[in-house]
Amino acid sequence: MSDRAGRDDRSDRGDRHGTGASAGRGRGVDHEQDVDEALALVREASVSHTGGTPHEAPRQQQHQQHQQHQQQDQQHEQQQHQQKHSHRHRATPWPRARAVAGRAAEAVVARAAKAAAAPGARPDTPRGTGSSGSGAGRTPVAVPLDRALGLVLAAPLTALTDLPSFDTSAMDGWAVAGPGPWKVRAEGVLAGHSGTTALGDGEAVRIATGARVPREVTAVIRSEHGRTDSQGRLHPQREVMHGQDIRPRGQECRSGDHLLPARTPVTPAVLGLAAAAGYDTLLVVPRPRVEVLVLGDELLTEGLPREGLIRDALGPMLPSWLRGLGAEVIAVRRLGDDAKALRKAVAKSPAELVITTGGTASGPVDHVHPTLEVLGAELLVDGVQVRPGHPMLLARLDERRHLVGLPGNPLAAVSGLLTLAEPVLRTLSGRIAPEPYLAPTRDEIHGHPHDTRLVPVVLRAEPQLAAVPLHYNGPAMLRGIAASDGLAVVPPGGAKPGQELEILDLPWTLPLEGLDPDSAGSRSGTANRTTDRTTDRAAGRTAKDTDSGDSVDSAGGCFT
Ligand SMILES: Nc1nc2c(c(=O)[nH]1)N[C@H]1C(S)=C(S)[C@@H](COP(=O)(O)OP(=O)(O)OC[C@H]3O[C@@H](n4cnc5c(N)ncnc54)[C@H](O)[C@@H]3O)O[C@H]1N2
Ligand code: MOO
Repeated sequence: MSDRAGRDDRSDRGDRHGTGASAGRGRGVDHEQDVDEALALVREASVSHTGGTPHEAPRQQQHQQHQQHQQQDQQHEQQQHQQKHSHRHRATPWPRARAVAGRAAEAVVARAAKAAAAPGARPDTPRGTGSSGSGAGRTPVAVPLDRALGLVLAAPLTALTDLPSFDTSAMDGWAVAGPGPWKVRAEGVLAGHSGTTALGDGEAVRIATGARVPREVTAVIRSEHGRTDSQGRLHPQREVMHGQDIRPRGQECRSGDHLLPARTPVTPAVLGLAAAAGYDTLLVVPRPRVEVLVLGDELLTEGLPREGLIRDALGPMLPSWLRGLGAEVIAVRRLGDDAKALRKAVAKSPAELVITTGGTASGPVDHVHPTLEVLGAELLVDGVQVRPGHPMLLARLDERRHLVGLPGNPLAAVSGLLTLAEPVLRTLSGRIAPEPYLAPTRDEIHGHPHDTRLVPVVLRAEPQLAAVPLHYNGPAMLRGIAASDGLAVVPPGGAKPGQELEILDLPWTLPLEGLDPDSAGSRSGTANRTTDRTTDRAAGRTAKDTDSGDSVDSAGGCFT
């Protein structure tokens, strides 16, 4: 929308580099990089490349990365000071932009909690009516177990029963009382049956795994460890320990025990535990409602690109991604480049987060900024020091609603999604920020002189854990990210081989929570290019092998 012809020129140049030259060898002036960036790459190209040997110990590198980001932050403070006087627009450093987005949502949550606690507070109105009561849509809701996956517990999960709720046989065999041999009763005890009368000393009864153990039973003997004689008496074939193979009532928990804290994400395992502990519904934080407004007259929804028109890549991509980030997507609307339609849609949107795509720059049909101005929205973040995606923005529409403006270039939109939308959605949906995890980059990654870069990587476990940067990482390209495991956060100035970088997870590398069936296709699309993924979250490490050793073409991209 902004200055399309100019950008087309840049893209053409970028494409030649992206498909041909390797940025890793210093040739690749990446797509749509500005003059500073291009000059930095040229400068870096003259620095020798040691290839594969870590330049510094990882600790130092983490420290270095932290320092680089801190410097970026300090510069921003100075710039803001200058800005007050010069009125020059300055973008927000990447780490700060994420923090601002999280805090904006925290304010909504805090206000909603205060409103809900106020005397005479009205309960929230049902979802989808376009307005909410005093809880501003953030009041916990009870949902049936089969609708809770991917949501977050709004209250601690407390056992509603002892587990097991009765003494249970852990094995198929015989329940016996006292020392053997034992006289075996005619009837057996199966799982699900209420049990049988107490055994007397010297008695045994056949019992199935999971069946309730009769009173006075002292042990269970596995079927392979006992033998019955011709008179129907049971003889042990191993020493019998008191209580063996009996799961005593309350072994796992007692009724009222605290099983999980509030804010735990509801995973399949949590659903299983909740069901076992007696729950039919769970009290969860409702998904924040999100409306996606796709802007651009040039977008087609089907068929091949033609006559200057292109396929809309964001309409199909964003809903399942947003759902993976915790959102309920109430609508995806295509508005073209119609300023009036945009204004009306934003003003009337019932969503807590409105996401626009495209139109963030300053071209003749880039309507996002003027619309926000007309609506009196407060710009909290207006541009971020990150590549791609620097024109992204975050605005406060009113005390309950925010807008994230994603740039139209598809990878720039992903960058905006993970930089601004993710912290907002995480906070509104009650999730706790995951511990950042780090992986050393296998290759040198060229940096922007002032901005953070987000670069698609695949994670390799062998010969040692490494993030391998992918080609096709230009702002208009999805080819790299579609084959990737995560986005490496490259601090200003770039990263040397072996340098530890923060890795941002992508939805297909997270637990399946929140992904709707429609998104399963994209997961399998990734899965068929990869095999054996090993994850050790405790160690903060994720690793993945590709199915073809070093041949990266099969992963849909080449490494820089
Ligand atoms: N004079 C300047 N021009 C531009 C600047 C700048 O700083 N000064 N920044 C460039 C950068 S960086 C980006 S990113 C884009 C952001 O532009 P917009 O957010 O206004 O996006 P559009 O102009 O609408 O689109 C950009 C590009 O992306 C294509 N697009 C848009 N929507 C979609 C979609 N749903 N699916 C696929 N592709 C989409 C669109 O056709 C354009 O090619 O601005 C630069 N310009
Ligand atoms: O093209 Mo721009 O760098 O934000 O993605």
